[in-house]
Amino acid sequence: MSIKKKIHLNGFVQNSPSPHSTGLWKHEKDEGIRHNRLEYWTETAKVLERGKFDAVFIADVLGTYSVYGNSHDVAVRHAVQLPAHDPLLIISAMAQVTEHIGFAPTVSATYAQPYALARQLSTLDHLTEGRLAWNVVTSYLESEAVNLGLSGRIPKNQRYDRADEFLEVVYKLWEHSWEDDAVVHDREADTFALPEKVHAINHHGEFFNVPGIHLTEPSPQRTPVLFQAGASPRGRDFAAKHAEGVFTKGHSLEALKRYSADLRKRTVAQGRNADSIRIFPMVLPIVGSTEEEAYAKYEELKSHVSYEGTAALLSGHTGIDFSKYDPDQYIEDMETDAVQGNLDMYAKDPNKRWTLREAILNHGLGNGTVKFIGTPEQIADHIEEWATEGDADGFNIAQSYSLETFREFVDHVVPELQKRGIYRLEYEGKTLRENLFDTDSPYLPDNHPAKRLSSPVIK
Ligand SMILES: Cc1cc2nc3c(=O)[nH]c(=O)nc-3n(C[C@H](O)[C@H](O)[C@H](O)COP(=O)(O)O)c2cc1C
Repeated sequence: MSIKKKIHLNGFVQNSPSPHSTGLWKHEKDEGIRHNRLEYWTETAKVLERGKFDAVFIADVLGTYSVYGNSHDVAVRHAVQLPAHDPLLIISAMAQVTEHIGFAPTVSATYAQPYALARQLSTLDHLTEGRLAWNVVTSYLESEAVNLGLSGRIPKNQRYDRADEFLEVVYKLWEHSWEDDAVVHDREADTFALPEKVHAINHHGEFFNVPGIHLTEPSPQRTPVLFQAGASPRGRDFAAKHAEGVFTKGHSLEALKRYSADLRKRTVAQGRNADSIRIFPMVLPIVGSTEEEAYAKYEELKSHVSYEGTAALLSGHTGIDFSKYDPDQYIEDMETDAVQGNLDMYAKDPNKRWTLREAILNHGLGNGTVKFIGTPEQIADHIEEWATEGDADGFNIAQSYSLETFREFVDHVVPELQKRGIYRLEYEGKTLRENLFDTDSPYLPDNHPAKRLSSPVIK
């Protein structure tokens, strides 16, 4: 290898006690029950910025994991991504105590309105001074749909159709409503902004009618950095068209290789460069000063996982009520209208047939993703291998116990990555997009569909 590939890191969180390791809230080192306090979030952001992470990725769901036994009781008892507090409202506080790290909240394009969400995200891009991303999801829980005014979950393809048009609307608002020099602050002329440079977008489509102008002036990045995590063919095409970063989850390097190759091909087919998307597999690190210590820690962590809570989590992730299944039954390949990737991890694993019991035990730590277990050097070896052979651009670091997992990673693994020359010593740019792509422009590149959209307003 001549030039070493530089990797990027995100910290994976959710405004919930132990969102990605079910039951770990009760571990003595876990601080997740303080997720309702600002200090918990400001500390999270400071630790990750100390580790030069690109962003805090904040997952979110708007419903309960009540597929299992058709009841929310297990989710309530075992804190299965519940309580589920709002992801946007913690960002300003984190931004105030940091300078460089970005924030990637999840907001569903299935339930939000583009006109209002464009305003919220632009406001945050202003307040963070260009450090905002948006993880675009289409949502998978039936409990989200029925509590948000629908009779049931919209079929997946239709969710993506809606999301496609949703993005068209926000692109028009972010990129084409206010011209760069619209705001003049001309006191003499009693003019804050020039009306002839602020355009109504006149959007009339299948799902949305938005005739008006964007409510905020252009923010530092205009369009926040766009993340996405679809795994189905339609989800991947959506990512290939719109995303600048994708999150993926799995436990085999082979699966990652296939995913990366496929996604880059789809990206080129959309008229974009193969490297215009950063690929972030999710990893749960378990660090020890020796390999034995790390594996002993792994066993200890597993003993805190809630089996029943994880069964409810996996049922919600896959849309299958596993309370009706025999734990020794093998998980079979099928199509799901929930998260295809979560089912594929077990149903399409080339290396192993998974029984339900094994899948649940695995899913309880790091939502089933790969665990890198060992000394800092061994973990760095895995990272290098997955980056070079799996074509990952970075990693989405999940936690067992929070926030200590992040502290251990930042204090022990990050210095090893830096020593190897595969990780930044300092942030390169000012905005999130500049740091993520090592460019000197905070804006979307010209070959992105938001830029290619023929503007209905700017002549
Ligand atoms: C690492 C990862 C994180 C995700 N985070 C969220 C999330 O926070 N909220 C959500 O509704 N969906 C989340 N998803 C689900 C995806 O956004 C997507 O909606 C889902 O995979 C269904 O589409 P698909 O079948 O095309 O994969 C996540 C998926 C992955 C792999």
